[in-house]
Amino acid sequence: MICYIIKLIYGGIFCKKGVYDMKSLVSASLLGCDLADIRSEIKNIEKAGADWLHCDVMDGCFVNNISFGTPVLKCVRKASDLPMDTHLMINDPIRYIDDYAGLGSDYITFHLEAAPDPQAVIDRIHSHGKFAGISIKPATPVSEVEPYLATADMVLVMTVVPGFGGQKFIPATLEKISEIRYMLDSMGRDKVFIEVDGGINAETVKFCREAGADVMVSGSYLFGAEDKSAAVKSLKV
Ligand SMILES: O=C(CO)[C@@H](O)[C@H](O)COP(=O)(O)O
Repeated sequence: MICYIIKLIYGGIFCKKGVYDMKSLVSASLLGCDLADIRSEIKNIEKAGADWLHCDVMDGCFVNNISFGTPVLKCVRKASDLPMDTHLMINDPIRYIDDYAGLGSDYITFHLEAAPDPQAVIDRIHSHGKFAGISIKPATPVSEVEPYLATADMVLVMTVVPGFGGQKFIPATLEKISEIRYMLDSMGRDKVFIEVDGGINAETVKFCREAGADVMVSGSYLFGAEDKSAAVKSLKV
């Protein structure tokens, strides 16, 4: 808890305080990299200017895919000092919060649809001094996330159906971003991040930014780019 309060006070890259007027942050999704060469992929994307490392944990139940879990994230933590943005696509996420906090995640995001008691998950993340993100799938109404906007540090709006990289951006999700930004502003919670994830590239990023998003997750676009610095720059709109 003390660590959490210190981060809130001092802000910096972890917290929106002081960076509200900055360009959007880029969180590089490691699902899109060559996992057999993850250390050099991380170094390259770090050098290219990515702000965070986005780590997609999938359990094969909440989503139809299995990606990686704690052993891989421990190695990621050792390979980089960038903030670790852990995205849990798993059922009943509270079971694993201690593990993902313990290995050094900075943000831990879970799915509203997967958590029987979302507030308990947020509280558990905060008890470790970590930032709590709550995510919704494209089909989930914004009204369902509203009760948690008072305590979450980030809202992740999925712009594709979660489970796989390389999908096409769903334009209907833009309205959700605007609605959430409006709700947060009305509550005076303008320092809460809105993150978007899925099909983010140099084109779709502009729409997301206009709608009010400030953290852009990108996998296939970033890791597939010849010039990674230019690709990162194109997302910092
Ligand atoms: O969470 C997910 C997919 O469920 C993402 O983080 C993807 O990894 C994004 O990949 P691209 O759409 O950018 O290729």
